[in-house]
Amino acid sequence: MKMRNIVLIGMPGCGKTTIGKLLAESLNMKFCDVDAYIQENTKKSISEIFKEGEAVFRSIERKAVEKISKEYNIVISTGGGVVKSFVNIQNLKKNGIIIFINRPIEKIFEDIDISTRPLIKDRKEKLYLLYKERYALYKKYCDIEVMNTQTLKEVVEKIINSLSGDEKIENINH
Ligand SMILES: Nc1ncnc2c1ncn2[C@@H]1O[C@H](COP(=O)(O)OP(=O)(O)O)[C@@H](O)[C@H]1O
Ligand SMILES: O=C(O)C1=C[C@@H](OP(=O)(O)O)[C@@H](O)[C@H](O)C1
Ligand SMILES: [Mg+2]
Repeated sequence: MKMRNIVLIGMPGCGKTTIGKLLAESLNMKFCDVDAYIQENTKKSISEIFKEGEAVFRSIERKAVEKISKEYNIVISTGGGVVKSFVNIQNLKKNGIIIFINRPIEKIFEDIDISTRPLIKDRKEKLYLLYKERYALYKKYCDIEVMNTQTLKEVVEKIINSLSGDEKIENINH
């Protein structure tokens, strides 16, 4: 059966990669992290790609999102900047339900590893700028918003409960 993808969006460091993996395990779905997919396919780290310019990364990201969005039954963890391109959202929405992982910026600030995030590696405070730029986009493009203020296990349960009845049954019983 072809089932909708579950797509996680949100700020860098909000927990998309970590939660996506756990969610996929719980729902017995495949998992794809867009950044990991890009790194595997280009054989370069995200930081190396960013050295060629953000535009280069965004172009690779768009192509990756287009490709991954054609699949079904996957939990997709996006990179925080995926909302910068409306084409990405159109592609992700075709087969997917979009979930905004909303983690308070102060909490993100506490435990984010900036060394692997080139946009903020020189200045952690840049997170606040990104938050200002993007918060409205995450809100606008999501189908469901889930606060990430509990344990990871609790947040995963909350996401599963927030899926509509039919979807939950489809996703759990596939
Ligand atoms: N609810 C939570 N409890 C504990 N740690 C969390 C929680 N949510 C996120 N984290 C931590 O935040 C960090 C960033 O998570 P990550 O999955 O890499 O975020 P993203 O993919 O959104 O950038 C990780 O160390 C992760 O374990
Ligand atoms: O916010 C962004 O623009 C980015 C977030 C990163 O992913 P995470 O959101 O998983 O940190 C990664 O895609 C890249 O460094 C750009
Ligand atoms: Mg990530």
